[in-house]
Amino acid sequence: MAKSQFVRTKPHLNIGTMGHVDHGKTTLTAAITKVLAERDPNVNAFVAFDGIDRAPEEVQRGITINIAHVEYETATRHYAHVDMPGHADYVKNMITGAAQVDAAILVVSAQDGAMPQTREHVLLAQRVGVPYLVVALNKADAAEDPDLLDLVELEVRELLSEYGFPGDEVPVIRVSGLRALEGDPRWTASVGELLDAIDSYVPTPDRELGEPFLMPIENVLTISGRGTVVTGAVERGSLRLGEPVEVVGLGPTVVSTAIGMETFGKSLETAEAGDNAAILLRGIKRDEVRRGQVVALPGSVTPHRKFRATLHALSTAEGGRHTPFAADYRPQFYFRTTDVSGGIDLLGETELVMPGDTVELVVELAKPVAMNTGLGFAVREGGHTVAAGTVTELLD
Ligand SMILES: Nc1nc2c(ncn2[C@@H]2O[C@H](COP(=O)(O)OP(=O)(O)OP(=O)(O)O)[C@@H](O)[C@H]2O)c(=O)[nH]1
Ligand SMILES: [Mg+2]
Repeated sequence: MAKSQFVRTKPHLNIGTMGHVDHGKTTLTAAITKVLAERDPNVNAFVAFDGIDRAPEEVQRGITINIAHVEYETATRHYAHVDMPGHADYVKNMITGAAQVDAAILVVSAQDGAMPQTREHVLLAQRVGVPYLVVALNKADAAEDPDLLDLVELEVRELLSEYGFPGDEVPVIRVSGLRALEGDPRWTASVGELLDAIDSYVPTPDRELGEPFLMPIENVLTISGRGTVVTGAVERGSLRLGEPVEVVGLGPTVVSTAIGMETFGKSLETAEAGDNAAILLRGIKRDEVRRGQVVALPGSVTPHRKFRATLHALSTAEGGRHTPFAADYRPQFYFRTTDVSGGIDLLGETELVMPGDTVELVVELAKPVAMNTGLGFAVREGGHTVAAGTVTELLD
């Protein structure tokens, strides 16, 4: 990998755009890259609307990773920004951790106000633990009436408070992604203001660098002549080039060594929590590893089929089921980058779990998944998230 070295000069944050369909997420993402490319053309490149990839699963050239991400720098930070394409993908990405973000830009059209998916995304952000939200009140160019803008802002702040975010404190910035993209100075400044708000409101995350290394595998690629590369976002710890790793989950644990690492096309000496990394594994065949496994410090995590969990069944209003479920329930369980079917054992006197209930139960999966206690998961059926849980005890 004769590439330039990635130089860690600024703290790295992962952020993403979320919000109701057509409220302007992709336009705003493009506008951000434009505004920053104008601020500092030496470090930032403009990525046009069409260049913001809509198919994260698409196999990429070389080992350049995570094509769904756009990379940019402000004066103080390096950001990887993921623009969620459609609603279905958004939900899937949120749950699978492909969008494990340090903060999200909630895009709300000033014309339409908060819509059903705005609410659902805020709820999901709360459930998967997105720590900070910043609101882009977009299409402000098209909302003539200032009273209407105030009203929409109030409504969004209330929505945020409803889901445990500090609605009174969250920056709400009136922007126009479209006009900024067209070069209108007033709206270019508005996108600048949004970026400044993100820089100052979202603290630099306290990475779990002291924890044992773990990276969920999102993609597996073959580099001819070199070997097998796995890509993903490092969840915790750090890994130096040449260190041993285990690939855990879904099948037998495989032992290997990281003999090459990259981030955004530059080579890495040390991959650390928060990085989007590609790791070349020594002596591993393409079919020995797969999405849904994790790359981890040897001995730090084990695969389990059976565990005890606390589970919150979403209420109907939260987008959950309309009916209760019983012990014969067999949904899909989503962990990091994989989903596995499984069954449940209800504990104690519980016979039915109603939408809105929080219960203790035992889950038995069809395949073993790499897990530690505290790991979060989602339960989905028919394309809908119906519950969210946390592993509390490892059984088998
Ligand atoms: N007037 C105005 N229109 C905008 C603005 N931003 C986006 N639009 C328009 O809104 C429509 C949707 O914009 P997108 O950026 O594709 O929205 P999105 O949220 O990415 O949509 P999905 O990915 O499909 O959910 C397009 O026709 C844009 O041109 C804005 O600031 N002002
Ligand atoms: Mg879009």
